[in-house]
Amino acid sequence: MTVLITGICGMVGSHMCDYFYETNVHVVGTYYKPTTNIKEIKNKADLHECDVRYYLQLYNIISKYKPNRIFHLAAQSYPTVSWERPQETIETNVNGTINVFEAVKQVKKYDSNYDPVIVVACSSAEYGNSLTPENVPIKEEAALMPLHPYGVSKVAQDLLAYQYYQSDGLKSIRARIFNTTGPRKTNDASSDFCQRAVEIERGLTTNFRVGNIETKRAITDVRDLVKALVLLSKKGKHGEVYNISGAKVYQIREVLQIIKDIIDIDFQLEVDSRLLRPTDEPIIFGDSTKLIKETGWKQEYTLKQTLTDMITYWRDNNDY
Ligand SMILES: Nc1nc2c(ncn2[C@@H]2O[C@H](COP(=O)(O)OP(=O)(O)O[C@H]3O[C@H](CO)[C@@H](O)[C@H](O)[C@@H]3O)[C@@H](O)[C@H]2O)c(=O)[nH]1
Repeated sequence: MTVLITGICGMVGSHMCDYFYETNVHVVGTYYKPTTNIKEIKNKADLHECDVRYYLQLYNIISKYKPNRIFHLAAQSYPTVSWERPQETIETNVNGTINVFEAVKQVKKYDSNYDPVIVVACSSAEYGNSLTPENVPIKEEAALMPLHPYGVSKVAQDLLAYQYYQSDGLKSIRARIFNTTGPRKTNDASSDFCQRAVEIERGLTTNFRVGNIETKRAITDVRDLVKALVLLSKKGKHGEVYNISGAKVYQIREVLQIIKDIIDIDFQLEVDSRLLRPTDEPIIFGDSTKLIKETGWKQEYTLKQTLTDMITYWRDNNDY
């Protein structure tokens, strides 16, 4: 069996690569702007530089390897960046998704046996304004009311995957991924906090900068997320949509407290206005009942374990 992971050098892609490598599956991956260690991934997968905005680059890879399963993870994946670069976000995420499906359709034209499962990384950001305290844990049927260009791009990816199943019978599965973190993640609250805690541990500062710590998030470990995506590719119903959310919701302030318990540092809390956002979902928490019922997914990592591993990662990777 061959799997294709687009965006293999991102945080989720790199962990998925590890998972398949350990189970002896042939992995092909595309990368564009790696955020993880490309040298390590090179030893485990056939790597191709590819900008998913260009159809031919994807077509050449899919027609060469004919992967049995495709995990389309490549994206501009930061909501804050999407306010600064909305065009790039929409082009990468929306056209990138169209290009994956069009390339598969084209390969199927000369090889009618080719029929891969295509798991598309969608997002909790699609729910946006629907995420009210009364509506959580939110179900897949809720209205999609995104609050940033990133969320809009994910709604489009989601509906494209639905449409290619309906119109062309392509075996798409839509995974609405909620907050996910772990070693190699950069720029989310958990990762920023672990990185800053290590800076304080090293005596570089005594101030702990934070943004809004009143919001709430259900947080999943990336290694649990990878298992959910793999289970969906095997057991998910084609054309369907599934939430992948942590079962427990944490106030961001609690994340800070857990880190403090792990690393035992003293600091002054400093609210940095540059870290506050124009809009910020007060709570993001999903109902994963459908995923659990249909695939048997179980979360194995506690948040404390995840944060402990992230602190180790930042201790090993901060270049001071
Ligand atoms: N990143 C960050 N967030 C902070 C900080 N301080 C407070 N926060 C607050 O912590 C909450 C969680 O922020 P993130 O962890 O960045 O998650 P997110 O905005 O909910 O976005 C997540 O999901 C996206 C997909 O929907 C991902 O694309 C993104 O990387 C992240 O995982 C938000 O309310 C944010 O304002 C900080 O220093 N850094």
